[in-house]
Amino acid sequence: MDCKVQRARAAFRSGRSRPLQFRLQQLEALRRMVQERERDILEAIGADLCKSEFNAYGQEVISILGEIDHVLEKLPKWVTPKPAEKNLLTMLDEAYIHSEPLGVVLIIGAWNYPFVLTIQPLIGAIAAGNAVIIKPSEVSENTAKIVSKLLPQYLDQDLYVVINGGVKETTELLRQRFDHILYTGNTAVGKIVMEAAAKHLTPVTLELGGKSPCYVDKDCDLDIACRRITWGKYMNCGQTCIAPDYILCEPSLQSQIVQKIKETVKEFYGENVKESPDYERIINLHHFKRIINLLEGQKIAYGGETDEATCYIAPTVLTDVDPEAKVMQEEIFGPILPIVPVKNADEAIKFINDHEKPLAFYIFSRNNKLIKRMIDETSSGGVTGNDVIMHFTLSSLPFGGVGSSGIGAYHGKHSFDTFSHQRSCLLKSLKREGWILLKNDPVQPPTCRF
Ligand SMILES: NC(=O)c1ccc[n+]([C@@H]2O[C@H](COP(=O)([O-])OP(=O)(O)OC[C@H]3O[C@@H](n4cnc5c(N)ncnc54)[C@H](O)[C@@H]3O)[C@@H](O)[C@H]2O)c1
Ligand SMILES: CCCCCCCCCCCCCCCCCC=O
Repeated sequence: MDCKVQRARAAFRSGRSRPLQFRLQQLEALRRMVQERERDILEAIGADLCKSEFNAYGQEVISILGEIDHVLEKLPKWVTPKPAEKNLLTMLDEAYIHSEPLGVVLIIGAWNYPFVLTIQPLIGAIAAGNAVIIKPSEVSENTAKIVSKLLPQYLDQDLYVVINGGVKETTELLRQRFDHILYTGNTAVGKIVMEAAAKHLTPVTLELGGKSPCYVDKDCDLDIACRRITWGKYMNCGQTCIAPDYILCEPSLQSQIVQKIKETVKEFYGENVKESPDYERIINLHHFKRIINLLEGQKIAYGGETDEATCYIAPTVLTDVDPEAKVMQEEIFGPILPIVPVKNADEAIKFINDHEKPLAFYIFSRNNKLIKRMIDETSSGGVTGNDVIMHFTLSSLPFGGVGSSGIGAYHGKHSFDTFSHQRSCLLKSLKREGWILLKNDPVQPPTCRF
């Protein structure tokens, strides 16, 4: 393992990852890999998450292709040094900001979107001119295998290295010195990563999770709200970091929401959800049991069917959920949607602010002023008004958490900035040295230089 990291460092020091042409060529090769080996990639994701090819393409491959195209178009501009404002003392000089690569960066991916969560940060790290060690999640083993098989066939093998393994290997890897670590996964391991990074003063980006609230205002298009919530909550069987974790709404809305979600589930997945090729499964028995446990003592208004043999949990809605219930104490990361009744938007704002800062916040309302007020009076990694998940799809928006939902952000230019050092450069002119000499006394020689 040490020697793989050393090999990447030696390759970085050779300087070949730096020229713009090289970065563009590697990104084009990555795009070719995704296009030429699409079938293998979709098959691996499908095997890990019981996901249809259509869903794997729409949820993982499409955003990677979009991100590569975006970066290929913008990178020449991003790498161009940016002139900086000057003052009286530097009027004749050249001042600019140069984005330079950090060195060898480590990307640790998570299993729930195993392709996008390793390849999207990789795009930014290559764009910024770094060498990269990629550690896919061992939980999604098929995608980990295909990533480690394909990347060396398309990219520079010394600069971009895949290391597979679990806790033991990752712990060992974290003893090495990196110039940046981007980790995606749960908060507890995020702390382990940050502690290991601190030993080398390595900066980190931590893409963590949390309970993302969804406020449904009484003045909203409830049909649209419920369709969009159903899509975002049950996609990937609820195993999405930015899935709406729970709904906050006035008590009277609960039964309508349950009814509309029920109708939408039928429309999306058919009469028998278990038979639908579009409905995924819980990743393993450990998570299956954890999620089932959250149902204990809850009022199941819809769904609730489970099958341990296949890790199936039906799309489920809970009503009149007590904020102190177990299901409200941890990120659900499964297809269970609790509805917590609140009196109004102010109570929803207070509820959100009384809890850890979430990764995402969703507000459904026809009243844009209310949406803006709720944004102003709360904090979260990101927000989508009148939809869910979709802010993730915009390369122009920084994707990341705040507080316990994460540190730093990536996507598009934000990835490039995350993996670059903004170097301040001042090139002094050799002209007019006399201007900067202080003559205090006409008889004495000059004594002071700025
Ligand atoms: N913010 C985001 O972009 C984002 C995206 C996906 C998932 N998540 C969050 O991640 C969580 C789910 O992921 P997970 O944690 O189950 O994924 P996981 O089990 O795949 O773990 C993530 C990575 O951490 C490594 N790891 C695990 N234990 C470790 C240890 N003790 N020391 C060092 N490395 C270790 C794993 O090998 C893996 O590569 C949820 O909370 C979810 O919200 C966040
Ligand atoms: C050919 C089908 C096109 C469909 C396009 C639909 C775009 C929807 C994009 C959904 C993206 C979901 C990715 C979520 C990743 C979240 C990471 C955290 O867990």
